[in-house]
Amino acid sequence: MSALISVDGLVKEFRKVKPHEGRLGSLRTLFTRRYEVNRAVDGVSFAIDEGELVGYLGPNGAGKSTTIKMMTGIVMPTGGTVRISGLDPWRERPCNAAQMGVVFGQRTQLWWDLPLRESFRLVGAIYGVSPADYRESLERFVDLLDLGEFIDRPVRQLSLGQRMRGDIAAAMLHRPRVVYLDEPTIGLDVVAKDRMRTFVEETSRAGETTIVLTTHDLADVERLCPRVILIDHGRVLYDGDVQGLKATYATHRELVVHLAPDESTGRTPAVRAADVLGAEIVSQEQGVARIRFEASRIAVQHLIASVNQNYPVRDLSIVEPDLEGVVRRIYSEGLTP
Ligand SMILES: Nc1ncnc2c1ncn2[C@@H]1O[C@H](COP(=O)(O)OP(=O)(O)OP(=O)(O)O)[C@@H](O)[C@H]1O
Repeated sequence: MSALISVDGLVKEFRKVKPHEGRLGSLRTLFTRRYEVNRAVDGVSFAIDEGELVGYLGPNGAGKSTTIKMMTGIVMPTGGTVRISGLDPWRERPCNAAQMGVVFGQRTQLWWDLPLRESFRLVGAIYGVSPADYRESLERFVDLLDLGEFIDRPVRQLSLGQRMRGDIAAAMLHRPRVVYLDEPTIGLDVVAKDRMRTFVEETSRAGETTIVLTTHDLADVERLCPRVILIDHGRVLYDGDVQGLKATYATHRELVVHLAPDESTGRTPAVRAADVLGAEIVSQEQGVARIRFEASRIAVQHLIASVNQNYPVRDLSIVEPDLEGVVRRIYSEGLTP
């Protein structure tokens, strides 16, 4: 079976005017233009099967939105190919648009002055949704996203969380095969985020919709995405599951030791570097020592034995790095596989 989405060696270059320097620089820029090229997407390849839910991640400016824009047909690639269900999104834009839905968390696609219900009606008409399908979809979304309370209010009067729910329903009214969610939980409170995640989860579970999710909120990813594609500087750094991401990039663990006070002095002893087999003591505060070690280099049972032998230990635990920490390291240290 061929993939529903296939992206192969995709490149997007933006040209921007390079200003001349010096006192008369802006005047010279007006007459003699020099350009510099920014490769926002630099040879990205991946394939996504029907029904998958994939997190497309990367730091600011990594090229995520540009890739999504090429998949939706808004932006023409400079090189490489994109096929969505066999269609070239740029050349076959109307057909591609009919099979996709997009939500940009930062801006609404609804009609600001119209009640939400009227926006839905317009979307239904634009996509030629049959009255029966329209009624069924609307009923489902009102129920799943709890839209009933505000569906007759103008969009401009809705809270961000309500508007986002409206936006996602509008993007899916015509039952698209592929949905692109660009930061769908940005700015939402915890309750609204949870509702949005539950909706995405349930939509994906039904298996009929392929979802590409761009987010900076790694709690979205932990909860929703069996697979992540991580990019930076327009290139794919990692494509696989979250566990694999942690295993590839986060080979360290932390041994957290709660120490008991010394019986005679009442003071809590400090762990010495000599007793941790070359591991790094990250911090020691209020009787808790955090010791970071490479799991491949130091056997955890030896480290625990050494600490137990030399100190009055009250409690021990091993902390695995969370996704937030892993991704922060990848971005800040520029790690590559
Ligand atoms: N229309 C454009 N013209 C010129 N440069 C652009 C344009 N759109 C994006 N870029 C540049 O391309 C690079 C990638 O931008 P893009 O918006 O794809 O990143 P992103 O990963 O979505 O970032 P963010 O997480 O901040 O939304 C950036 O350097 C950006 O400045």
